[in-house]
Amino acid sequence: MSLLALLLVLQGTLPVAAIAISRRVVDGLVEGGPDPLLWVGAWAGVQLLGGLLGPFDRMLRGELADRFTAAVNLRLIKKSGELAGLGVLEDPAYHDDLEVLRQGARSYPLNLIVNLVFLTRDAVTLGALALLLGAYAPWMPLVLLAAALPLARSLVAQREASYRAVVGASPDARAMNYHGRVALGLEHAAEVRLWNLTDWLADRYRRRFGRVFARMQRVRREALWRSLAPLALFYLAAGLSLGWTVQAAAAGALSVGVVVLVLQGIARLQASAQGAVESLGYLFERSLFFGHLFRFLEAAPRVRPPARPRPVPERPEIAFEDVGFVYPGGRRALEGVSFRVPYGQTVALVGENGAGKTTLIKLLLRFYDPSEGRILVGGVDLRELDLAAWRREVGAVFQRFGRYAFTLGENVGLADLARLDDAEALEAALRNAGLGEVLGRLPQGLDTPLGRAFGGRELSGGEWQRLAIARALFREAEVLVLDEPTAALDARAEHRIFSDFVRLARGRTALLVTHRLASVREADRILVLKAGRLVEDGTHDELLAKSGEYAELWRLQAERYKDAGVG
Ligand SMILES: Nc1ncnc2c1ncn2[C@@H]1O[C@H](COP(=O)(O)OP(=O)(O)OP(=O)(O)O)[C@@H](O)[C@H]1O
Repeated sequence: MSLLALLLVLQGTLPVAAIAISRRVVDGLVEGGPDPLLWVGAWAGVQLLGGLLGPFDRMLRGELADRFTAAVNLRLIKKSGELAGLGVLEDPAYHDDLEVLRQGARSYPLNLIVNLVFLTRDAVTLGALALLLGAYAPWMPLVLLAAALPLARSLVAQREASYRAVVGASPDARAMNYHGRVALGLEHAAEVRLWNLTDWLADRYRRRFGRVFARMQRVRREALWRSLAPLALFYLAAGLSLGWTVQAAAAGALSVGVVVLVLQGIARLQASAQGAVESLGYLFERSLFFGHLFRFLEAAPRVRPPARPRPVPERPEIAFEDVGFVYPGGRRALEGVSFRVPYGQTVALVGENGAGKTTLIKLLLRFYDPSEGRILVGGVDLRELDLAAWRREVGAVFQRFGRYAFTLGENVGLADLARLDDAEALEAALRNAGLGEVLGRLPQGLDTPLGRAFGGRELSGGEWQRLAIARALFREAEVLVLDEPTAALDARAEHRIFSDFVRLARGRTALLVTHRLASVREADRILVLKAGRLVEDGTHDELLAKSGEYAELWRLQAERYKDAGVG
C-alpha cells in the first residue's frame, strides 16, 4: 500500500515538474540563461521516470483488485450460507439483488481501486499545478478549480442516475440472462432443439434487452445534455486565464517561458480536473454499490437462530402440532396437520401432486418456519433447537437432489465432510445404494470425476439418484428423509432400494415420500395428505380397510399395473 502511495505521489507530481522545466527550456532559449540543453535533459529524465512507473502501477493495482474481488465474492458466499432458510432464496427480489451484486463484484471492486488511484494521482497533480500557476497569478487556480465544480456535480448526478437505472432494470436483465442460459445451456439443449425454441428464445431475449437498453439510453442521453453547460463554463475560465497571461507577457510583465508554462499548465489542469471529476463520479456510483452490498449482507434472515439454542434430544420423537404453512407468495400449502412419529418408525407420506408432502419435509428441516402451530423434536420446539446440530442428525434425498461435478467419492462424502477420506465407508454407502457395480466399472474408482461440466464421467438418471441416496446413507444420521428417492429408478431397482432402505433405516426414523404405493407397504405407517390436510393415518391394511383416500389411490395404481401387465 505504501509503495502504491509513493507511486501515486510521483505520478502526480512528475507531469507538473515537466511543465516547470519546459518553462526553463523556453526562457533559456529566449533570454539566454544556462544551457537550455541541460534543462532538456532534465525534462527527458522526468518523462522517462514517469513512463517507467506505469507498469509498476498496473501490477500493484491488478494485485489489489484481484484480492478485493475475491473478498467480495467470498462475503456473498458466506452470507448465502448464513441464510438457514429457503424463504429468502426463493424470493425474486433476492435474486435481483444478487444479480446486481454478483455482476458488480466482477468489476466494481476493481474499478473502485482504479478510480481511487486515478483520483489520488489527479488530486496530487492538481495541487502541484495550483502551486505552480498560483506563483504567477494566485487567482488563476482558484478560478479554474471553481469552474470545475459544476462539472463535478453534474457527473456525480449522472453516475447516481445510471446506477439506479441498472438496479431498476435488474428484473428484465435477469430474465434476459435466463433466456440466454436456456438457449445456450446443456440442461435444456434437447428440448430447445426438439421444440425448435431458438428463435422464440432469441426474440424474448431481444425484447428484454430492448427494455434494458432503452432505460440506459435515456439516462445516457440526459447525462450528455446536462454536462454541456458545465463544460462550456470550464473552458470559458480556461480561455480567460490564458488571455490574461498572454496580455501580461505582451506588456512585458511575464516571460515567454511563463506563457508556455501557463498554456501547458491549463491543458494539464483541464485533463486532471476532468479525470478527477470522472473518478469522483464513478466513486460515487461504486459507493452506491457498496451501500447495496452492505445492506444485503446485513439483511436479517427469515429463519432466525434461537438466542439460546437447545441441544437435540437423543432418539427424538417428531411431532407436528396443528401445523399450517403459507408460502411467502401467499399460497397455502398446509393446514392443521398433527401427527407423532415415535423414534425408529418408518413412515410413508403419500398424496396427490401438490398435496403438501415436500412442504412438510421442508418445515421439518426448518427451511421455513410454520405459519401456525409448531413442530417438536424430542419435545423441544424446532425453533429453539440448535439448527446446525438438528440438520446434522438428518440424512436426506431431495426431489431436486444435486448432481455435483466433483469426484464419485466427494459426491457421497459431501454429506459428512469429516469422513470425506474414509474410503471404506464411502464404498459401503455406494454399495448400499446399489452402486457397487458402477464403483467397480469407473476407472479411478472413488476418485473418478463426474458430470460434464469439467469433462468427467456422466451417469444415468437412475445412477445419479442412487448416488444421492448413497449420500444420505453415508451420513449416519438418526433421521432419514427421502423425498421421491426412487422416481428415476426402474421397478426392480426401486423395490430393492426400498427394501434395503427399510432394513438400513431400522433403528432410526425414516420419512419416505413416494407415489409408488407398492413400496409404501413396507413402511410401518402411512400418512395421507390431501390439499394440505392430513386425511388418513394408519398401516397399509388399516387404510385399505377404511376404503378412503388411500384405498382409492391404491385401487387406481393396482389397475394401472394390471392393465400394463405388471404385478
Ligand atoms: N416455493 C414455493 N412457493 C410457493 N408455493 C409453493 C412453493 N413450493 C410449493 N408450493 C405450492 O405448495 C403446494 C404444496 O407443494 P408441495 O411441493 O409440498 O407438494 P407435494 O405434495 O410434494 O407435490 P408433488 O407430489 O408434486 O411433489 C403446491 O400447491 C405448490 O404449488
